[in-house]
Amino acid sequence: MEKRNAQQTEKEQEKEQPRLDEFELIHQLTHDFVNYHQHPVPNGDDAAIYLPESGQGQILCVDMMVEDIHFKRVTMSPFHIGYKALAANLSDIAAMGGKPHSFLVALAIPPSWSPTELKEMYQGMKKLADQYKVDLLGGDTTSTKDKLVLSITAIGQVNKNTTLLRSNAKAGDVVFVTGSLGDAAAGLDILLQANQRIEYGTAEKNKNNKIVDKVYKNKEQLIRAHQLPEPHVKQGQLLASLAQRGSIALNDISDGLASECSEIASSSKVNIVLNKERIPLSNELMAWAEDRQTDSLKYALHGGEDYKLVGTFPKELEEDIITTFHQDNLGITIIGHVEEGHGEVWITEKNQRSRIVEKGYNHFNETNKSKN
Ligand SMILES: Nc1ncnc2c1ncn2[C@@H]1O[C@H](COP(=O)(O)OP(=O)(O)OP(=O)(O)O)[C@@H](O)[C@H]1O
Ligand SMILES: Cc1ncc(C[n+]2csc(CCOP(=O)(O)O)c2C)c(N)n1
Ligand SMILES: [Mg+2]
Ligand SMILES: [Mg+2]
Ligand SMILES: [Mg+2]
Repeated sequence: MEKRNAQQTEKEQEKEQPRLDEFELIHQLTHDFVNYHQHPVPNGDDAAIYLPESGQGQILCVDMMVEDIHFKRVTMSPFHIGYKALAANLSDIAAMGGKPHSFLVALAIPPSWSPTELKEMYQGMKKLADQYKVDLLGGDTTSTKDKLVLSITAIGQVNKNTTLLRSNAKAGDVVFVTGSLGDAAAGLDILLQANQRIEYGTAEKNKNNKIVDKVYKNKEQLIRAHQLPEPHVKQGQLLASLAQRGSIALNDISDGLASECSEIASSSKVNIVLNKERIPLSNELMAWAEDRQTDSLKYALHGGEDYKLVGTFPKELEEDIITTFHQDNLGITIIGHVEEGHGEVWITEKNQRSRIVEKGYNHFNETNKSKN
C-alpha cells in the first residue's frame, strides 16, 4: 500500500514537471546518442549530411508507430515503444540484406506524455542504436492533442549490385523463414487481456512484482517477442552475401506470414505453396494456444510483428545456405515451394491443399480496427 502511494506520488510529481521548451527537450532526448560514423554535417543543422561508402547502394525506409494502433500505454512501456519503432525499421533494412547506418526520428507529443517517459523512449532506441552502431542524424518534434506518433526513417547500405527483391521468386524455388512465428501476436493477446503493464526485458521495475512473475511466468517469451522484437539483420546480410549465386527474394514479417508471402507471390507473378507441418512454432506458443483451445497456426499466418525474414531461393542453393546459417548458429527452415501462377498463396496439410485468402494485418480492414 505504502509502495503504491509512493508510485502515485512519483507519477503526480512527473505530471507537475514544467513542460520543457522544444529545443531543451530535443537536446535532453538526443545529446547522449554516441556517433559511430563521421558525418560532414551531423544532427543539429537544417539537415544532416552523411557520407555513403563508395560502391554501396543506400537503403532508405520509414515506418511509424501510433498510440492505440501499434501500442497501448498498458501493452508497452515507453522503452519498448522506442525500441520497437527502431527494430521495425532495422527489420526493413534486414529485408534488403543491408547494414544499418543511421536514422532520423519524427515525434508528435501529446500533453499526457512526461519528459521522463520520452527519455525512456529514447533509451529504448539507444539500446538498438548501440547494438547496431547506428547514429541519430536528425528528426522533427511537434506537439499534438491526443495520441503519440513516432516515425523513424532508417538509412542502411548494401552492395549496389545486391537486390533481394520481392519480385525475385521463381517457380521451382524453395520458401524459407529465419525463425519461429506467431509469438509476438500471442504476446499482444496476453497483454491486451491482462490490461496491465507487464515489463519483462526491462525487468528492473517488475523484479519484485511477484504476482506478475507468477501469473505470466510461462508467457515471458511471448510477451518479450511482442515488446522487444529482434530484427534479423545478420540473417539478411548473410543472404545478401550469397545472392550473387542465385536470385533471392526477401521480405520481413510485419503483417503476418500469409501477407508477406502474398506480396512476394504477386510481385513475382508466381504462386507460393506452404507446408503447414513445416511452419516453425515455438513450444511456448503451442502450449499457450492449447491451453486457450485456440489454433496456434493462425497467429503465425495472420498475426504479424514477428520481424523474422521470409523469402525464396533456388533449390540448388538450399544445402549451402542452410550450412552457412547453421555455422553461424542462426535458424532457417524450409516451409514450402514456389510454383507457376498469378500471386496466390496455398497451404498443404497431408496432401490436402487450400487457398489462404485472409491475409494479415491491414490498417484499413474493419477486423483489425475492432481489436483496438
Ligand atoms: N504514404 C506512402 N507514400 C509513399 N510510399 C509509400 C507510402 N506508404 C508506403 N509506401 C511504400 O509502399 C511500399 C510498401 O510499404 P509497406 O509499409 O507495406 O512496407 P513494409 O514497411 O515492409 O511493411 P510494414 O509497414 O507492415 O512494416 C514501400 O516501398 C513503401 O515505401
Ligand atoms: C494495441 C495494439 N493493437 C493491435 C496491434 C497489432 N498491430 C498493429 S499494427 C500491426 C502490423 C504492423 O504495423 P505496420 O503495418 O504499420 O508496420 C499489428 C499486427 C498492436 N500491436 N497493438
Ligand atoms: Mg512500412
Ligand atoms: Mg516495415
Ligand atoms: Mg517490410
